Amino acid sequence: MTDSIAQQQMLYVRDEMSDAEIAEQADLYGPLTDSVRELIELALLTEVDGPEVRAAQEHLESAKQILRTRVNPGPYGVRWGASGQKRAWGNAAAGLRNAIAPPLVFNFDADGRAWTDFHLGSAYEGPAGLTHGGIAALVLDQALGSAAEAGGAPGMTGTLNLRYLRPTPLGALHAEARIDRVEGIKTIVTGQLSGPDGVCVEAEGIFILPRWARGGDSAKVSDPV
Ligand SMILES: CCCCCCCCCC(=O)SCCNC(=O)CCNC(=O)[C@H](O)C(C)(C)COP(=O)(O)OP(=O)(O)OC[C@H]1O[C@@H](n2cnc3c(N)ncnc32)[C@H](O)[C@@H]1OP(=O)(O)O
Repeated sequence: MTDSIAQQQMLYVRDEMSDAEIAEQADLYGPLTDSVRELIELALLTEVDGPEVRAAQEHLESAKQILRTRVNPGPYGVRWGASGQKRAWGNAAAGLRNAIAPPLVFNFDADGRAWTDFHLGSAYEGPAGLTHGGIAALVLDQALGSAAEAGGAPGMTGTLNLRYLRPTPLGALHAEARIDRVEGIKTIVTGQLSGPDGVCVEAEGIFILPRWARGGDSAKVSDPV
């Protein structure tokens, strides 16, 4: 095993937190993430004058000072509590503690389907007034990967094909994905991202259980993502 894979595997941690403790943490940090996400949008769109901007920035400096008094060196990794509840809270597409992530909350079923209804604000703009194509790809990668995981056939994205059918607006959107078939360690998943006028982006992905997660290796983990 290479050093980088070993280091990566150390970020899969079972920390024995109870479901109640996890809920408490979600209640504490979730609103912080939401505030920071809202702050990103306000920093982008505010039109207040210089003194107000500078005053707001001073407040932010104070907030940062408080938060930095105790900091995990990062990255966050993937953690499981005592009951097996998973927290991929650093995930850039859907992490509860990651304000860069669009506000995605997924629903799943055990047949390998995942879906989410969400709202994208101005911070996710690409072409004027429209969702950035890379953000559409991010959302679909996560939706397809989540479907593979929900169906019990998780993997890392090996291939992701996207077809941009029409511009994706900002605002209310829907993403969904389902397992098409499982071929050994490969899970083929399809999905789509839709706006009010219909499907904007279609996706097909191949999710692969990587070599390090499938061997007889003692460091084997059941879920690589
Ligand atoms: C709540 C959380 C839910 C989770 C959502 C997660 C969504 C987000 C997912 C990600 O962002 S993952 C990060 C992006 N992906 C990567 O960084 C993957 C980088 N690539 C790798 O790690 C490896 O190349 C990979 C795991 C994809 C494959 O390596 P392996 O060493 O396991 O593959 P191997 O060479 O043993 O080949 C196994 C099979 O896969 C096939 N294969 C390998 N690479 C492939 C590829 N890239 N695309 C399609 N098929 C591929 C290969 O042909 C072969 O097919 P056959 O068994 O039929 O012969």
